[in-house]
Amino acid sequence: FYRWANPKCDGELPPGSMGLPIIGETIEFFTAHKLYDIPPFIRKRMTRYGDVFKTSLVGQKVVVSTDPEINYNIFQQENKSFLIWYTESFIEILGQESLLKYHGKIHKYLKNLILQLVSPESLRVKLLPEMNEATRRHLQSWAERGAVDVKEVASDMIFEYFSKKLISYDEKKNKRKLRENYTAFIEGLISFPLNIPGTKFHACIQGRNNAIKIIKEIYEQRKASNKPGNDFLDHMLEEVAREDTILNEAIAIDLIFVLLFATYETTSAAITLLTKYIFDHPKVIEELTKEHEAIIRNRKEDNSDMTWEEYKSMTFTHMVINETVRLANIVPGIFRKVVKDVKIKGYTIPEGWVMMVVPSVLHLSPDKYEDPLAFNPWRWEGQELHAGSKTFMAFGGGIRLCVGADFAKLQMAVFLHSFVTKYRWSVTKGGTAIRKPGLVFPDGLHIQIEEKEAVEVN
Ligand code: HEM
Repeated sequence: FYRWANPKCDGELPPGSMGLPIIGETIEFFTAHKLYDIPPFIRKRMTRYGDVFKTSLVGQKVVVSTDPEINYNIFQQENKSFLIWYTESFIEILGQESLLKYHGKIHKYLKNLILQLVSPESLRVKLLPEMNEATRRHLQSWAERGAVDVKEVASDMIFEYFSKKLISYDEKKNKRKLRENYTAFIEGLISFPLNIPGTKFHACIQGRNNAIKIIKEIYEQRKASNKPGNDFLDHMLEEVAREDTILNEAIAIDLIFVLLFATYETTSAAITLLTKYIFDHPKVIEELTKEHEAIIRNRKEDNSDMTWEEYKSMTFTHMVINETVRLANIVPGIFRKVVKDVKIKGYTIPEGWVMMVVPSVLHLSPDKYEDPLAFNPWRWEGQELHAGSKTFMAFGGGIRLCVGADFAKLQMAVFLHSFVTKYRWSVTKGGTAIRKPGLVFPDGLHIQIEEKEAVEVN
């Protein structure tokens, strides 16, 4: 017990407690808490020990940093003093060949592959028209139903659209249901890693295995048929077939699996919170409507879709998006492994330890954001809206910066464009968000929605 509580270190470790042997402080870390606050686990230790403290989570020795300078340096030192790291259980469920496991050359290569799908140029030329169409169609169907749970229908919309882009998957035509396996997978993704039947973690692993089976089947069928699907999978197959490639079948399948998850779960959570925040702030809806109606008025053709230039011009919309992801803190923690002893604030963090960056601490800091818990898009006025910084890291930082950030922001803007100009809607129920520490909406976010024209005609 003494050795557990006092780990070896060639210098002085930060203050903090290692908790119980093996379990460490894991149970307290996984305790559910409210969305709009710094996690109590972190707050309590910040008060007791300061900006940097040690702990132990899921069997791993961890140092938590809540200091913007240190966090920034951790991201800048990627592949030097630090390497991306996630728990064994997280890697087990995301895939042994997932992008998160790779560093250096292979990481760069995989990131470039993804960028062929979601780079600003691809978004502008290929994805925007399709995103416009899918979003319009889905919003229309929400209005036809009259009442919907935004978390559920936004997830459906993005899943349907992006699984088609990736592997031409169509939930309606396919007998094996990819979506339900993803749902089981996501529910247990950030849960206590106990792999026995009945636990969320166990269901999560099964969800992953089933989803991988379906993706693999589609991969094999396409490979055998030689018929292009005009999707990302075509591109994967071409790459795997090349002689000088790093890509193999297992990496390609894990990449598709992770991309689908990373896209639909994060972006649908962002759209759900965005809806809630603007509903709670009618002045924001008013300002958004003004911005989007002005765009429509300036068009030569009445029914044309949102263009890339219009998207770039929506200053207030971008302020709303930044404010949403600042408060949402969709990714609760970012982990890096220490690859050689590092000195931080006079402390030594030994090789093999893990550093955890907690973005919510920065995003909810009154030193940087006045009245930090308030949803106030105007606070972004005159500020850089399109990049991360030491105090804004909703999409991470450094070379591991989220490769899908532009996709998520574009999807949120496309959604807002129709949502505020074409529909009347109001929240009727739900909207509570909890962290476990992954973000969940136990009662969803229910809205009543109808088309504006329909109201006028009636
Ligand atoms: C609001 C939506 C999103 C948020 C808040 C978000 C957040 C993040 C964060 C914080 C990271 C950094 C993780 C780390 O450094 O360990 C990250 C990485 C990543 N994100 Fe996102 N993300 C979002 C949407 C997306 C979308 C739409 C995609 C799909 C195209 C995506 C794909 C990825 C990938 C592949 C990585 C790993 C990048 C790497 O390791 O180089 N994300 N995301």
